Amino acid sequence: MTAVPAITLNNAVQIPQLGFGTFQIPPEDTRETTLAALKAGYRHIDTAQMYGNEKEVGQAVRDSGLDRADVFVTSKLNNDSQGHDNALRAFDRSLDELGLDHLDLFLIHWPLPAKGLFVETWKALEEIYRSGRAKAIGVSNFQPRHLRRLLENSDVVPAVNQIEVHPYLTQDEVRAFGAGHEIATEAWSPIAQGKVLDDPTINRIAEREGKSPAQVTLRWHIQRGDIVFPKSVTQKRIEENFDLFDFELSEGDIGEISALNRNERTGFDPDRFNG
Ligand SMILES: NC(=O)C1=CN([C@@H]2O[C@H](COP(=O)(O)OP(=O)(O)OC[C@H]3O[C@@H](n4cnc5c(N)ncnc54)[C@H](OP(=O)(O)O)[C@@H]3O)[C@@H](O)[C@H]2O)C=CC1
Ligand SMILES: O=C1CO[C@H](CO)[C@@H](O)[C@@H]1O
Repeated sequence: MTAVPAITLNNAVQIPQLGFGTFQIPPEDTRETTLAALKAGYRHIDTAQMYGNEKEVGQAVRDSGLDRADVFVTSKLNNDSQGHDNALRAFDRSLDELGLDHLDLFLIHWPLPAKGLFVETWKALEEIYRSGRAKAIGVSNFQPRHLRRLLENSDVVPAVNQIEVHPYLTQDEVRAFGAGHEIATEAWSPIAQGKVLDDPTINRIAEREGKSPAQVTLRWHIQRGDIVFPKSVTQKRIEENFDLFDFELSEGDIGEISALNRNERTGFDPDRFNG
């Protein structure tokens, strides 16, 4: 089995560049599906309080027989739990649900700019980080203006910013801001929930490489240096999405796929979404 490259975060914690996403996996299927991913070789699982499946993700990690230190687990603070004290309580609930004594990464899920609570919420995440119960902390769906405000008012620089990125939304500005501040970019909905898989350019490259459109798209993310965690409940796709390390795209391919950008979101606009 090919080793997945690791990215070193700004606090020296290592994160596998390829993980497994769990949004929309119903709780009753989550243990089995997450175990299938771990069996296929994934060692990084992305969940959230919002997904309602932390309990089953934790069960899978504990039932996998793997050392806890060998599996990277991320969760995210729910939008209704921003604010210092609420965030501390919600983090404790996550650990209880997961049945784990620490998280590898804990994120503020959305900035919710109109609520004006993300700086205060971040202070709680800093306390959690200092206690060692989250090995790294970060944010999700933050725009540069939100990151600037956070950086000006806090001590710990977020380790990651998890944002929507795929060939139809290449996010050049947010990724460049992250790169300039040692904030790693995590790309959510990396295949745009399937919407990029019929793209003629991606299909042409896939045919030439003898790979699937999903594999070419995920490889594009990997070569751009982002962290990805495709979701699938389908055994064949779980394996396919992990099989990215026996081919390489040329600079020309990367440029052609990046040029497909049309600033098209599948999810909410972080400036307008307020929970
Ligand atoms: N921070 C945030 O705000 C957000 C974070 N996320 C995170 O990112 C993860 C990934 O994003 P997600 O929105 O799930 O979307 P993805 O881009 O990973 O796409 C998932 C969809 O694509 C299908 N699919 C997966 N692999 C293949 C394949 N090889 N060929 C064809 N179809 C495929 C899946 O179908 P099937 O399952 O039926 O096989 C599913 O319908 C989430 O699970 C979550 O962990 C997602 C959204 C927002
Ligand atoms: O993680 C997530 C999954 O998708 C939801 C609906 O689009 C998002 O709000 C959320 O950020």
